[in-house]
Amino acid sequence: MINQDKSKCACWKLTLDGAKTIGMDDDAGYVYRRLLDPVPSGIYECNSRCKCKHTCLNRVAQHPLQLKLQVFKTQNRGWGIRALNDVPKGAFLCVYAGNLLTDATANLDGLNEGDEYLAELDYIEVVEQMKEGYEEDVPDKDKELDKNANEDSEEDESTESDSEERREKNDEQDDDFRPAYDIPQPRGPLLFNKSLRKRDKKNKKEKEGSPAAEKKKQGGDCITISDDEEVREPQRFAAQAGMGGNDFKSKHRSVRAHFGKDEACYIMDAKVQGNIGRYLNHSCQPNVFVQNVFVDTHDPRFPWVAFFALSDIRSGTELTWNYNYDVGSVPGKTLYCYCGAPNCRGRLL
Ligand SMILES: C[S@@+](CC[C@H](N)C(=O)[O-])C[C@H]1O[C@@H](n2cnc3c(N)ncnc32)[C@H](O)[C@@H]1O
Repeated sequence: MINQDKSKCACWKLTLDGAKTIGMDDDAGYVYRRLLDPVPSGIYECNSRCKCKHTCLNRVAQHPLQLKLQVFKTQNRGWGIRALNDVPKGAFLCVYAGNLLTDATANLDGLNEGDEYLAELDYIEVVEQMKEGYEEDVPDKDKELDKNANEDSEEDESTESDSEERREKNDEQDDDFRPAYDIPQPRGPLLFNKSLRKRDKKNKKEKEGSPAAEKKKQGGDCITISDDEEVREPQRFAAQAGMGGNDFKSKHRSVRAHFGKDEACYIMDAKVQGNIGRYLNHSCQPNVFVQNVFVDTHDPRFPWVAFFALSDIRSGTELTWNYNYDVGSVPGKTLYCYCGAPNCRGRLL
């Protein structure tokens, strides 16, 4: 019999501990290789450094394609993917593979080569937003208790936090828009902001003259298009739970800052090199969700982007996920949605 005592596996424990920090139940994660609900804090799989065998139940997204999927030509959305067998809810479908780009390269490549296949690895921002939102749900009374309990230790750390604050102020802020996609909320008391913020002109005007804006004008990270002098961002979908990707700014110092002052999200680009995952189309009523999975590294900047069935899917049905782009967010770009769902928003962008 296969042992599924999750508490005895260090990797599995990472998944459970992470899920706990965002208020999820302790049954989060794989159940006999199926993922019934997304785990925004990430899934940590066993890997070659573990003592377990390749048959371990905590190895799912690292295995090659198990289901029969077919790439087919849709009527009006280019190529798409459909399942050739019935797919049970929670089944692993495939990962999203491509070339790993830095934010700056992705912006340039997106504008020059097309931006339909960019997936943002914004795991850090998503988790930080969830944690911040989660703590905001705590009643003031509880916060007061926490504050009192922490006062002593805070005194000791005051010098450290002062200098962190200074570092934070010095850190150049990247407020670029990042579309994301929507996934169902996990169970538990998680309330996080799922709406996406638009890139509004007012906001941008205020930032004019900032070091970041100057750098962009000089051809640093982005290209300015001539018609409206807007910095045009390529469209891209974020690789984590839908809440506007790294548009989010934490009140606290981000973990990303530990990796360097200018460190921004890495982007997976499947335009030139990729796998079947690149053909998954958008639907306003999707049957697939995305999950960040850590396989070969626990570095939070480099999760694998994996797709799982959101519901039982009949053989022959197209597999789709919700890109959840923010309509109107990319100046000068309109993309109509042809998903055909009863609740279709009509536009992707
Ligand atoms: C990641 S690609 C998906 C695969 C693409 N259909 C192909 O042929 O390569 C994303 C692009 O597919 C098209 N697309 C996906 N879902 C769509 C939808 N619901 N309505 C219209 N176009 C869609 C859009 O052109 C979008 O930029």
